[in-house]
Order: sequence, then C-alpha cells, then structure tokens
Amino acid sequence: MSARIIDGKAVAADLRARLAERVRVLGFAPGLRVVRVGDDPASGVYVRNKDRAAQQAGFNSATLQLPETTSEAELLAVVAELNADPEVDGILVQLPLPQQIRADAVLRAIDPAKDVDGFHPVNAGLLATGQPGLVPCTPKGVMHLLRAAGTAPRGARAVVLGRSNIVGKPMAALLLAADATVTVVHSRTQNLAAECRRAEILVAAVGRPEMVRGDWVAEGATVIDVGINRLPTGKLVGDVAFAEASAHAGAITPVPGGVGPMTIACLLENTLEAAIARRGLAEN
Ligand SMILES: Nc1nc2c(c(=O)[nH]1)N[C@@H](CN(C=O)c1ccc(C(=O)N[C@@H](CCC(=O)O)C(=O)O)cc1)CN2
Ligand SMILES: [Mg+2]
Repeated sequence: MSARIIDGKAVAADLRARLAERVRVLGFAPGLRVVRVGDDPASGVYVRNKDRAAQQAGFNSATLQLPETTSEAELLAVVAELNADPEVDGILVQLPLPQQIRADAVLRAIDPAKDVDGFHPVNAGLLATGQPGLVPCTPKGVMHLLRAAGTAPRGARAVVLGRSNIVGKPMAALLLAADATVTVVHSRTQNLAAECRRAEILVAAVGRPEMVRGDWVAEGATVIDVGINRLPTGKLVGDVAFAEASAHAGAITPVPGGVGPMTIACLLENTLEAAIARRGLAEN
C-alpha cells in the first residue's frame, strides 16, 4: 500500500481562514501575547510564524522579547501583568526557557482562562476529567488532522508513542474522549514495535528521529507524526521513517507540513475560544 498524504499545511490554512471569518463576524480582535525569553533560533521562527498567522487572521497579536538573562521572578512579573491586562485574551510563553527559569512555575502562573497553550494544571485536569477547557495545540491539531483524513477514532485501537505533558498525555485524553481504545507506550515499554503494530491510529510523539520503522505500522493504519527533529545534515525528519511507513500506512502526515502547521492554527483557535469565553459570548 502507498499511503495517502495528510496535508497539514492545507488543513491548517483552511482552519485559519475559518477563524479569520469568525473574527470578522464577531467584530473584535482577540488579544494574543507570545513571550519569548532568550535567542533560541528555532523559537524565533515559531514565534514569528505565530505572530504573523495571528495578525493575518485579524487578531491583536504581539511578541514580548525578553533577554536570555531574565530571572524567573522577572518573567513571573511579566506574566502577572498580562494576566491583569483586559486587552489580553491569550498568553503563551514559548518553550524551551533558559535553564535559570522553572517552566512549571511559569506555566502555573498563567491565568487558566488565558492559557492558550493548555499547559496549566487546571486545563490539564479539565481535559483529563472530560470537561471543557483550553486544550494543548499540538494534540488538538492531531484531532483536526484525523477528521480531515476521514479516520474516525470511535472504537478504533489508538497507540500514542510518548507520554509528555505537552503532547502524549493530552493526546491520549483527547482520543479517549473521542471513544478510541487508547494505549500509551514509551521508552520503558516492552515490545514497542509489536504494540505499535496493533494500532489503527498511531501517533508518534517521542522526539527520536525516524524511530518508528515500516514494520511497526499495520496495513492501512493512520500514522500521525508529531516529531520535528533536525538531523546534523540540516534535514528535518519526524519520529517516523516516512518512506518505510508509507508502504504500510493507509494515511500518513509528512514532516515538515503535517502536524507543525496545525499547532499554530490551533493556537489561534484557542485564543478565539478564550476571547469568546472571557467576554461571556456564545456563538450560534
Ligand atoms: N509554548 C509552547 N512552546 C512550544 C510548543 C508549543 O506548542 N507551545 N511547541 C513547539 C514549537 N512549536 C510551537 O511553539 C512549533 C514547532 C514547529 C512548527 C512547524 O510548523 N514546523 C514546521 C517545520 C518548521 C521548520 O522548518 O523548522 C512543520 O512541521 O511543517 C510549529 C510550531 C516547542 N515549543
Ligand atoms: Mg508541534
């Protein structure tokens, strides 16, 4: 079998266009503030892309750039200001942070109602207990991609490779909420390949270049590759060996152009949701 390619760029562009139209109809500009600390070059690219996508969709977006030497207390003070600012609907602190700052302490300080990354323990708890809240952008984007691919999670065997708070755990919760039968596997799991081979939906989010080989993929499975790994050659690859896996999968996301663009589109979706909820508006 040669897999269908799930075009994340196109799905993200479509979502961004629909969000822009909703913003136009609502008649106000949702406020987004992205905080970048230091000069990690990849973060620079992501933050610029977020800002540009937000502005193109009619959001009131700005990036706050802080020096690499920023202390945790200084960053917490910036977060407190944004929490108190009525013009701000969404706050996102770009990760990774410099080593003198505890990311957990900063993420916990963000007002959960403005936590458009969905990383605050309150939002994580709401998701884990099946209640409405702000959902992390990358797993939310994966759910959009499954819909676009025509892959229904209900009753399907889903395997999530990776157990991070940012992707693996919320991904498992979302699939479970969509009635999939979910298994989470990780570096300590025995027989990883055999576990993955059982999946009708396989989500790889482990951060190891091309770890998932062709014979880990069941015939006809939908494979979603969350990994974005830069090889020493400069080439960007996912957690899945794309050519090998494509020979078995029914549908597969590429890297680049798969999950990555959805992360940014879903950030806009979350910011719009936060703006609507903060204003007590209900859309019809
Ligand atoms: N606060 C957060 N920090 C980080 C997150 C996050 O969701 N919230 N995720 C990643 C980085 N990230 C967004 O911030 C992100 C990474 C990659 C892409 C993307 O579109 N990638 C492209 C390829 C880009 C390239 O050429 O390098 C693709 O996959 O097509 C978007 C967002 C860590 N930090
Ligand atoms: Mg991503």
